[in-house]
Amino acid sequence: MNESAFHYIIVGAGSAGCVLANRLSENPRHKVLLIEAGGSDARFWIKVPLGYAKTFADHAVNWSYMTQPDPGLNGRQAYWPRGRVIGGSSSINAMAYLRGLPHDFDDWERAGATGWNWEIVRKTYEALECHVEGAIQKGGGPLVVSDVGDGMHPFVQNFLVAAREMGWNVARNLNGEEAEGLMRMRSTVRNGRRWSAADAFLRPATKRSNLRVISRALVEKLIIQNGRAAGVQFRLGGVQHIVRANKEVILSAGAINSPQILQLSGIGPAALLQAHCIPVLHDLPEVGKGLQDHLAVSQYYRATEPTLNNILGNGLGRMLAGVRYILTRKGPLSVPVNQISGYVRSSPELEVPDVQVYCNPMSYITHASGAVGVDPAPGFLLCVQPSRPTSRGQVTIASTNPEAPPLIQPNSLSTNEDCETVIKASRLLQQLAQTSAIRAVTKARLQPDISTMDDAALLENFRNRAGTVFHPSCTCRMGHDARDSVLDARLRVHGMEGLRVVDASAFPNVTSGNTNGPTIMLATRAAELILQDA
Ligand SMILES: Cc1cc2nc3c(=O)[nH]c(=O)nc-3n(C[C@H](O)[C@H](O)[C@H](O)COP(=O)(O)OP(=O)(O)OC[C@H]3O[C@@H](n4cnc5c(N)ncnc54)[C@H](O)[C@@H]3O)c2cc1C
Repeated sequence: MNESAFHYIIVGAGSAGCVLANRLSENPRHKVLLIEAGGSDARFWIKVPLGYAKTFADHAVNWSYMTQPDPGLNGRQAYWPRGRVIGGSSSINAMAYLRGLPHDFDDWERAGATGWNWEIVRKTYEALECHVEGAIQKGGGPLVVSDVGDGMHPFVQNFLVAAREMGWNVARNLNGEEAEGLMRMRSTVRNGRRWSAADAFLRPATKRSNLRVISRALVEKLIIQNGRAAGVQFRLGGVQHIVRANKEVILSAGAINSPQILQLSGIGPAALLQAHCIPVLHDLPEVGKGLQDHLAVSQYYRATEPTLNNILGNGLGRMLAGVRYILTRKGPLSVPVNQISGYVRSSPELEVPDVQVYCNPMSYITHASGAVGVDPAPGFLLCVQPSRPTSRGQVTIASTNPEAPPLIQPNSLSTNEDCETVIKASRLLQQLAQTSAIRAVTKARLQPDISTMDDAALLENFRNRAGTVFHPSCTCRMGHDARDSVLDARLRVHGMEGLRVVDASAFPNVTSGNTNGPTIMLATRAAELILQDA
């Protein structure tokens, strides 16, 4: 394959890369190459919505990163799963679908991403989505977002009653007119199966003769000639290959690997590159900086009523659920675990929601290795996640070996504002657990019981126990210029020709909710910009 030429080379077949592969190959004159490090997504546990618990720590489809010790989490290292498979993280994620809130995107524009305000991106979302509510279908886009409420465990009704007691809106769909409250979570599920970016965008395009997909190929670095991305170097089956791009190379390798590939290619902070004896082709200080993520803390409760634990916490129940799923594509395995969620305000004087709440009708333990164990006794969890953290970490190469995981320093809770939001969010959790609806179904509060904790203890509980919600972003963010960012508002790398980054690393700030939808939206708009510039 040495020296073959394409118009566009896309690195990474994840949420963003699948969209680009589809949109850029619509024109049969464009020769498009998509290169993915992982293999096929034709796996049972990828297709089954609740199979998320199995792929969570499956190294066959997962980069399974560990962060550096994080001072804000009392020195803990965290397990960060990322999809290494066709579909990327959209093939292993929890399928919760939220667009984000209007101010998230207005803030993108304020940060320098001109043309990404809510009014503009809302139209992209509307064209992208197809909402399925039972027999009703709204919208004709390829991204199926289903109301899976009918398949949820009846226990979730308690969460909605508790929400009303808290004075929170119970919304039908937070991806429409309503922007606040809890709802039965909408999910990227279609007919009881995961609907990944590969399903929505890549699969329909693979029959095109002008699109080539190469999987199990690790991109090692970009080929840069005279300030232009001329191609990429990748390794497939132990053999190194070089492919050339006449128009553009687009990095869609995700928020951890896109900055890693730039740095390995000599584009990044000069001091870092020099420390690894990499020739500095372009000193771009912000590559890898600006990392944002969502952190959440879960509190667990034993229940007085049956929950999903009664089914999935024992071998017989799991077997019956499996048989039911195989025969009907229904039942507990067909619905993602985050069943009730939404946006709320930690104090009434705030203009916008600042906390995402999750209520799951099941309790489980996630071990440090990422393995998930379901409790045998009925239980549930209540969880809060500050929506718009201000702390920023970084991703830096650890060595010149492209196989070596980069160093991830989340730098969590490094601002006073974030610590204050954690305390206010934890107070909400205390109040939610005290509602009569939740007390009525609580047999016991599992340790640590936060019900009587003061502010300091709540913050300490968060530092000791909070975990990632798997939304790393912003490591190659859009902005004004090379002093504050990596990309311009058309996602072009500052100071380079023929090179863009299109994935969650391009977010100027993390959005308030789950990040798969915003990434797919971003890639859809990016494809328009790339084609305009062609
Ligand atoms: C466990 C988990 C649960 C999540 N739950 C949700 C949820 O419920 N709802 C939600 O909205 N979001 C969720 N997310 C987040 C969401 O899935 C991501 O934000 C989104 O998929 C990011 O898309 P991306 O295109 O930036 O990166 P990815 O989808 O991660 O794609 C990057 C791709 O690039 C490939 N790649 C990387 N390096 C190289 C290389 N050197 N050479 C070749 N290929 C390479 C990777 O293998 C991968 O396929 C979750 C994520 C995880 C991991």
